[in-house]
Amino acid sequence: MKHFTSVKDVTNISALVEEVLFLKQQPYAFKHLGENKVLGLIFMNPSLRTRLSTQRASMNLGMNVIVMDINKEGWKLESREGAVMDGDAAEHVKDAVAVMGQYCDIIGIRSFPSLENREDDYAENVLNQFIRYAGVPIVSLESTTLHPLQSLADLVTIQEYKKTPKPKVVLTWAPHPKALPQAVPNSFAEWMCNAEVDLVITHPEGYELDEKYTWNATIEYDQKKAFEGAEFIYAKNWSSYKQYGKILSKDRNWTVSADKMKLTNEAYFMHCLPVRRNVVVDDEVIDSPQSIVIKQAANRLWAAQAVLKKILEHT
Ligand SMILES: NCCC[C@H](NC(=O)CCC(=O)O)C(=O)O
Ligand SMILES: NC(=O)OP(=O)(O)O
Repeated sequence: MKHFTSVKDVTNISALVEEVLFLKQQPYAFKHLGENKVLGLIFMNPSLRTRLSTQRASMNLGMNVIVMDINKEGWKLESREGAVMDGDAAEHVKDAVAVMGQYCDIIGIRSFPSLENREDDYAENVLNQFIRYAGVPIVSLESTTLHPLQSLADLVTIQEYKKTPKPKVVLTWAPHPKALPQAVPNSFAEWMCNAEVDLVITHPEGYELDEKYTWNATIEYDQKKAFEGAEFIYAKNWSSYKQYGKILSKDRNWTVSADKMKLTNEAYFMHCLPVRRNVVVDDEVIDSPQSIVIKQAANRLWAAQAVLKKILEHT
C-alpha cells in the first residue's frame, strides 16, 4: 500500500481485515518493522482516538512518532494555488509539506471541511497537496470527505459481532447542535458498499449523501422502518450535502432511543465517537450491553497498525 486515503487504496479488503484481527491477537509480532522510521501526525482539527490510536499503533511497530497540532503550533498556512501571500498566512502548504517530508517516513494528516463551498471541500485540496508535495506515503486521519481508518475499524467490528453472514447494517442520521462533516458517513457507506452487508441509510429528506458513496445502499426515510430487523445501528450526524453544510433539522425524534432499538434484531449500537449523549443517542442505549462503541474505538488501534504495517512493507 502506498497511500491510505480511501477504500480504493486497498487491493484486498478481506485480507486487510484479517491483518487487523491478526495484529489484535499478536500486537508485537512486527515490533522491529518500523525501527528507525518516523511517523509524523499533523492535525488541523481536534482528535482523541485518531491521535492516540495511531501513535500507539506506530509504537507497536517500533516506529518513532512526531505529533503536531499545526494550527496552534505552526505558522498560519495558505492552501490556495497562486495566492499573493500578503495577508495572515506566513507559509504555503506546499512548502510546509515538502519540509515535513524531509523529516518523516510516513505522514498522517487530519483536515476537516470548511462546509462553506462544496466544490472546494470535495476537491480535497489539503490532502492532495500532501500527496503531491510530501514525497512520502500519506495516511488520511479524516479528510474533508472521508475517514478510512474509522471505516476499517468499523468493518472489523461488524465482522467480529455479526450473527448472520450478510447482516443488515443501518446507518442512521441523528440530530446534533452543530453542522458536522459528511466524512464519517461517506466513508462508512463507501466501505460497507464493498462489504458483505445489507446497508440501509436512514435520514430526513435533504440529508442524502453523495451518491458516489451510497451506490449499493437502500435509502429509507422512515427511521423506524429502517430499524426493523437490523443487526447493527450505526448513528452519526452530518450536515446536508445537497444544501451544502446546512443544518436542516434538529428533530429529537431522530435520537436513537431504547424504544427504537426494540424494533431491531437485538442490534448492536455503534458510533465513531465523540458523541453528544441524549441528543444523538440516549444514555439508556449507549450504556446498554448492546453498545459496542468502546470495542469499536479499541479497534482503531489495530486498524491503524495494519495500515502502517502495509505501508512500511511497501517502502
Ligand atoms: N472523528 C470523528 C468525528 C469528528 C467530527 N465530529 C465533530 O466534530 C463533533 C464535534 C462536536 O460534537 O462538537 C465529525 O463529525 O466528522
Ligand atoms: N472517531 C474519531 O476519529 O475520533 P477523534 O476525532 O477523537 O480522533
